[in-house]
Amino acid sequence: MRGIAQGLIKAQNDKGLMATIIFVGRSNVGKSTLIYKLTGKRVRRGKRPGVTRKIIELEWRGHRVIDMPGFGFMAGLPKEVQERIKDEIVHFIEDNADKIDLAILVVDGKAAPEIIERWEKRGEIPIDVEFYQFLTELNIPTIVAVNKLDKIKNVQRTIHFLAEKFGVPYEKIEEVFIPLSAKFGDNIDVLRKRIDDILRASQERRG
Ligand SMILES: Nc1nc2c(ncn2[C@@H]2O[C@H](COP(=O)(O)OP(=O)(O)OP(=O)(O)O)[C@@H](O)[C@H]2O)c(=O)[nH]1
Repeated sequence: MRGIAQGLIKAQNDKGLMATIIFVGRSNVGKSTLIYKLTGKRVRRGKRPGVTRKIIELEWRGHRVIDMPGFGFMAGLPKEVQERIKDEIVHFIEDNADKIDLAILVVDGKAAPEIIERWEKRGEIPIDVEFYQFLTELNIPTIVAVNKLDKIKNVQRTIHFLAEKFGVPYEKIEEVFIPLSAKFGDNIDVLRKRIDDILRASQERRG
């Protein structure tokens, strides 16, 4: 997969595409649904967790959009396969960090706080937290799409909880987190605008 993935990004330059956006997130958080809502293009999606197991890429408004496989628990998948998928994602991002203009980390706003607390109680670093910090350490601009807004009881509290766990300072919360609903379309326009702003800044930096 690593070789194929590198080939994908190399081909970006050959095809004259402007920017690369990656979507990452645990399995079943709604990445594929969000990509569809945003781009109008279908990548595989389904009710069963772990549907997207390989890297899927598409073109959107002259950009390359990459849907990464879901990481974390997937029903029916042995732990070592889950670990391998996670390693592949990490390697892909490390190898291509300088070509990735934007990462959209999708979390399930209803489920994430509970999952994070469970991991912390076990003495482990929650996988979403680990990925957010990994992306920012690589200097990849990252938006956290807090999905399934329709199911979140207290949005403000959820966002502040996530910001604290991810280590995002108070004044940056609005810049980083966007509560939205991929299924019902809420705040997709906000996400689209934020993407435009980040990509514009990134193009200017690259000249
Ligand atoms: N209530 C609600 N459900 C959503 C929302 N977005 C996605 N879903 C549902 O969440 C489930 C998983 O969505 P997918 O788009 O397949 O998730 P994914 O992250 O691509 O999943 P993997 O293929 O496992 O990586 C589906 O049943 C979606 O209909 C949302 O905003 N609200």
